[in-house]
Amino acid sequence: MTEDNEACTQAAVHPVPHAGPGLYLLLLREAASTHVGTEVSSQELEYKYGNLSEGVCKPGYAAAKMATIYPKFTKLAPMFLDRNFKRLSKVNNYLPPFGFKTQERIIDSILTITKNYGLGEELDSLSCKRCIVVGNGGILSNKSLGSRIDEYDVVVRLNEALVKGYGKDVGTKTTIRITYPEGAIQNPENYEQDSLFVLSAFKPLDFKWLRQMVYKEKMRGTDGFWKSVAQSVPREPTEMRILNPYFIQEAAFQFIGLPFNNGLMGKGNIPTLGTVAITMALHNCDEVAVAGFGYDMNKPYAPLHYYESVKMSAIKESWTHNISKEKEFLRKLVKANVIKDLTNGI
Ligand SMILES: CC(=O)N[C@H]1[C@H]([C@H](O)[C@H](O)CO)O[C@](OP(=O)(O)OC[C@H]2O[C@@H](n3ccc(N)nc3=O)[C@H](O)[C@@H]2O)(C(=O)O)C[C@@H]1O
Ligand SMILES: CC(=O)N[C@@H]1[C@@H](O)[C@H](O[C@@H]2O[C@H](CO)[C@H](O)[C@H](O)[C@H]2O)[C@@H](CO)O[C@H]1O
Repeated sequence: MTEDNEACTQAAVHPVPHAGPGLYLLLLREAASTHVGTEVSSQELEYKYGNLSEGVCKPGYAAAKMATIYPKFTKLAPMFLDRNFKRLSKVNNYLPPFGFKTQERIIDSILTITKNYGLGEELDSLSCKRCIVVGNGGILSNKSLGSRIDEYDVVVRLNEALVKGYGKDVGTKTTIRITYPEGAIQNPENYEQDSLFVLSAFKPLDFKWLRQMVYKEKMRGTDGFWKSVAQSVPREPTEMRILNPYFIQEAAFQFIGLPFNNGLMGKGNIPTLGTVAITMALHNCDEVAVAGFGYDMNKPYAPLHYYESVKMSAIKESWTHNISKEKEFLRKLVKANVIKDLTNGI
């Protein structure tokens, strides 16, 4: 730790006399961001944040908690690729899905036309952001969590999870929808208003597909996809983004501990999209909640998703994910209070 960091931490633990709540919050924020990466005890954090009243957003909380269980965790990692993406050293040398090597030109051409690389002015300037990642699990049904979900500053939704008709249980707000070609909503009428369409790319063809969607070109054939894909996305280019592939890499190798396989996609080394989204949120939000997570193998007949009747047992067919190892990781996050699970399915 540098002297500067130490000074900052000291100030945060023993607030400067006469400092207003604004300054105190600022110091806390500094302490949380500089401290990440060094070991901070959980008790120390409770002490630091304990003074904030219930319901007040705690700056840097999720990242600081994360660093108590993953000491190497550092908050800095942009949510989306921007024009400087080639400088991202952790991903520029890996092929998709763990990086973007070989896809630089196509990404450049996508980013030229999307022209926006953040969440938008209002959200980007918030000093403390609360995010919720809504998983697609059937566990969301009949819990009437919609209004609680809508209270978050950032609501992340995944793949083809419908909002229309399910507002009471899942909310009506969508800030970003993260997906890939095979997972994307196919019926243009099912897209909600005002959300950012975010590609999480798993293979080179996914970038090619996004370029066609962004440039509003007709798709030619569906060869190379593992299921049919959306032919168009009813979003302006300025509402489209590319998720930083670092979150797939970090979730797989640092957090869940999936096989490295020379850095290539292989059997059981891909995190589910929900876990990728949680990883993104830990880097970009101050507080992180989740809902709709949980694969319960003891209930093979329970609904897998809240919006359709596929059964839980269907997940057994997945050869890409390691559901039990991933569950261990998510449980660790809940237990250490890094994330709050509104549906208690993890
Ligand atoms: C057959 C198949 O490949 N199914 C996968 C489907 C499928 O591609 C899409 O539904 C689109 O058709 O997508 C996945 O995910 P899916 O779209 O089902 O759900 C999004 C994320 O929510 C979490 N989830 C979901 C259901 C459940 N009972 N418990 C949960 O915790 C997971 O974190 C999940 O990632 C995916 O992309 O990860 C995971 C699934 O493995
Ligand atoms: C190389 C290739 O396309 N592999 C396909 C996998 O991506 C795909 O897994 C699916 O891959 C998706 C990304 O494209 C998500 O991670 C999803 O959760 C996962 O189930 C499976 C589905 O059964 O089919 C293979 O042929």
